[in-house]
Amino acid sequence: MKAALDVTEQLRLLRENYAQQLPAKLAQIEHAFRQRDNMLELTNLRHLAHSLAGSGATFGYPALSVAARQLETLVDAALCDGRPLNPTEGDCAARLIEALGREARKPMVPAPTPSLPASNVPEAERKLIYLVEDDAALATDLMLQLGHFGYIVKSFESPKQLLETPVDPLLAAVLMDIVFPQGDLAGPEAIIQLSIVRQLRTPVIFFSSRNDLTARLAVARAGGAAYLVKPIDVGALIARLDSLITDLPPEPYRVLIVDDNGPLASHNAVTLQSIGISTDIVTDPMTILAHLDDFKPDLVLMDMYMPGCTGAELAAVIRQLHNYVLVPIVYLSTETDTDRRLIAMQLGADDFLTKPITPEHLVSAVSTRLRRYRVLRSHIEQDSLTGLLNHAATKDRLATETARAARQQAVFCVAVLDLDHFKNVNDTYGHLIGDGVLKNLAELLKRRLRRTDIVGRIGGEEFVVILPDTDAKQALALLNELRDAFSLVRQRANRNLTFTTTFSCGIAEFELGLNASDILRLADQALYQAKQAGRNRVALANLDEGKAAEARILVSE
Ligand SMILES: Nc1nc2c(ncn2[C@@H]2O[C@H](COP(=O)(O)OP(=O)(O)OP(=O)(O)O)[C@@H](O)[C@H]2O)c(=O)[nH]1
Repeated sequence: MKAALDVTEQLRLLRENYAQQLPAKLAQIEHAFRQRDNMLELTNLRHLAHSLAGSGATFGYPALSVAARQLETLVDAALCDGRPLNPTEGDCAARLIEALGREARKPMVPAPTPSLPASNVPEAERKLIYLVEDDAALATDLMLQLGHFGYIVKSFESPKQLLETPVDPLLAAVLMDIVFPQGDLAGPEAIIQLSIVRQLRTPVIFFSSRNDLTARLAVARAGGAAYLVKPIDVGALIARLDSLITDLPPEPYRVLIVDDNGPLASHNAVTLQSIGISTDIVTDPMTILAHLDDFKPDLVLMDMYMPGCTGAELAAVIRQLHNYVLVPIVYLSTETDTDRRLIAMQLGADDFLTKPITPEHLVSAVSTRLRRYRVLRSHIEQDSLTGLLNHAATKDRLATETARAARQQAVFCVAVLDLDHFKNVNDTYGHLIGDGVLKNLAELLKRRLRRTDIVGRIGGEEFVVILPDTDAKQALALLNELRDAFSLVRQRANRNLTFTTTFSCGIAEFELGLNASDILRLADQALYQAKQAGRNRVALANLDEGKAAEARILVSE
């Protein structure tokens, strides 16, 4: 709690300082402008304008950023020719400096109050990012925004400071500004040095208010993985980080081995485990349904002849289950009779492997099918805009989770999230920007929840989160943290305009006797209560009172 409050307080002070220091910065600009015939002062003028252009919009002075950027471009053109400003340029610069003064006197757009950047993601899975930015206020703001998405950010105020620090082995990416007081390309130059001196191999994302070919070339030469132009669109930055940081171990493939011969099943299990496949063994075919629900296999490897029922009959049963219509079923049998093999395949299996099988052959045959199944499943189950589970897949997972919880007497919660006044977002900023908001919420949920949590988009602006082994109290705390975090994410409408938006949420906790539709309906009712109570809040369905009771009201506007 303390660390988050410190950041909050620090940010508030920095914003105040920024506003307080603006007159002094403008005085420096005016001074440099008066001395503009001195080329050193003209260079200084460009740097001062550059600095204002990069930071103004972030701190509630968007128009100031625009004017500063124009001033920087104007001065830059003269400096590139190695000459002072001509009289026309001088007049134009004077008008821009007047505009800077006017904009600086306008009130700053107040910042939202940040909250504890808590996360459901285990500390070990949170990613460490280095941020190198000389503008302290901008750096703190970026740290806070990335914190909302579950990143841990270590900040450096200069490339020199970064070069002097040993690279943390857990470092996932570097965010590097380009222009520093030490030089207009000091950022990329430091990265080249770092890759030689410290063998830096992690991806580097550069960002700058510069958008010219010289800067872009320098970044390319430094091996930059991406180039973002200030002001930074946090959604775009997160998307780049996520696509670059792919070292999260992929979810292991799961193979269910059905064989009444225990030792043989174990042998095959060990063979598959040796390449990282996770396995579960069923020696009594009559217990297969529970194994399917608990283990959720990506492939079933099945003996043909077992006591109680044949593999072919079991394959037919598996195909009756909606969730397992697609899962590959591969027979592993001594059966060599082609006719009997064909009949067995017609009942729903995909392949036939002959016992005895070499470990290499088993691994190769199973891996190919597993890979193809995962790709196929992701195409069928994914929502194309957000990459989350789509409506049908979310409902399937909810049904599976409900069955599992009923069987194991386990606890879990379902949360339904709905963006507030989203129509206004679309109407004000356009559908594309609305899509960006949906993606940002999806990204936040993906990053801040555990891998075992299930997240889906079930409607235009409606999301479902399934939280296994989580009771109502924990779910309430978590969703309130997510709600707080999302309300602080700056959504970018265009280069100079950002806005924030919120969601409302209803939560229902599983109880014995409820089915998947009941839980979803209860969570929906709670969501309705949250909307009725004023939005930007989380409500918990109260089964005892037979109605949704509001659990906590927090409006952060
Ligand atoms: N950009 C975008 N908008 C969508 C998408 N799907 C649905 N919407 C919009 O979501 C909005 C939903 O509006 P409403 O149901 O009136 O809800 P709301 O404005 O969020 O109001 P409350 O939920 O009552 O706070 C509509 O404007 C839809 O066009 C989508 O995929 N992308």
